[in-house]
Amino acid sequence: MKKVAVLGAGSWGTALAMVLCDNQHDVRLWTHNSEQKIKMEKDRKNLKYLPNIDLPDSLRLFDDLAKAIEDVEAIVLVVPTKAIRETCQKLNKVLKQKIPIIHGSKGIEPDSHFRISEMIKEEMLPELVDEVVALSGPSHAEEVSVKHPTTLTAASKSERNAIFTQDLFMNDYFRVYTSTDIIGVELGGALKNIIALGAGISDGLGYGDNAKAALITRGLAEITRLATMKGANPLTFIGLSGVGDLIVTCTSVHSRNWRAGNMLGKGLPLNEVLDQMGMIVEGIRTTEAVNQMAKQEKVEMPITAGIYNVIFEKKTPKEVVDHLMTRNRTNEIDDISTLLIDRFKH
Ligand SMILES: NC(=O)C1=CN([C@@H]2O[C@H](COP(=O)(O)OP(=O)(O)OC[C@H]3O[C@@H](n4cnc5c(N)ncnc54)[C@H](OP(=O)(O)O)[C@@H]3O)[C@@H](O)[C@H]2O)C=CC1
Ligand SMILES: O=C(CO)COP(=O)(O)O
Repeated sequence: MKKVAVLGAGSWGTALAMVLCDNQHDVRLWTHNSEQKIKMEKDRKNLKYLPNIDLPDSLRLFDDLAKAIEDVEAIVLVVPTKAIRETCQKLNKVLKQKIPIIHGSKGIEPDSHFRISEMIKEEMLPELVDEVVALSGPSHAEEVSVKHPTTLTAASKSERNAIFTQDLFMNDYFRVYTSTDIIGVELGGALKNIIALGAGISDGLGYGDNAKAALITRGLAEITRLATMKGANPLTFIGLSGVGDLIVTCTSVHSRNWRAGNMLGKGLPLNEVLDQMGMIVEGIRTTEAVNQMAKQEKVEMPITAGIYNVIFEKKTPKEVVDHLMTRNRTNEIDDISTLLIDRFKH
């Protein structure tokens, strides 16, 4: 039994805290929102983010970060990407010793182009953090919270920290693999949200399975192209954080990114879409970040560029689809295989 603090009481933080409670750990769930803490304590539910689920009796709720992390042996950070730096700054003031930091967030920061673990390492005092673990894979909170079989990857440059995370979370409905390719796992988890927005747009336009399969497959090609350039192992993308997370996010009504894309495809303006969602849609900021990265790295990412044009340049989804379909003819695998051959030569 370990003492663990989960920081972030949205749908994913709550679902991960429930898994840890099932594994008999002493779990504290922290929210930055005092009203939410009082409400969750009274209802023993998280009515805003996971309304149909009863919280385990053993789960303790906190709005005081210092109390939440007192004596804990691990921290699970599950706030939206835009809140990662702020939460790390708060942790610097109250954390007393170095303990494993595991994160479950999926995003890339615009301008810095940092992955979550890079933001954590930049923001936290060096004496408080070693190798961060990313816990990522095809996993909707709605399904994990009702104990449907789910598989994820715990990735860290430190194999020891990855195995620690596997031990902490793994049970008969939550299977955790380990990996040392944190670059690939974080990029796969974040970039699939862009493609999920595209899949939602495609469904919103009334297109069918052919279009969605094309988006998933060609989306995977451009994710692999950029990620390999950034140092990821290309094999990660035929795994849970690549094709796995693309499938789950592009084909499920649980996905907020798919749902937001679907509304955009039906013609709703972005501000109305975000108002209606009321939950984090990570793909929007990640599209901005990855469109910048692709230009900087000179990597061709036509689907990402198209989604950027719909969201930020007011192009219609139909214009973007026409553009994607009439691009210069090309060979399906030449571009990726060249990258892979180059990588394995070194
Ligand atoms: N939901 C899922 O199935 C999965 C989500 N993820 C990832 O997990 C991360 C969190 O997403 P998720 O839980 O779904 O998001 P939700 O939209 O369900 O909840 C977001 C939570 O973050 C809180 N929050 C907002 N701003 C801050 C802040 N500045 N400091 C602390 N907390 C803050 C919100 O509080 P408030 O209500 O006060 O705004 C809310 O509790 C994302 O990166 C997402 O991609 C990964 C895998 C699965
Ligand atoms: O990352 C997820 C599933 O693996 C959740 O995706 P959404 O943020 O689109 O809901």
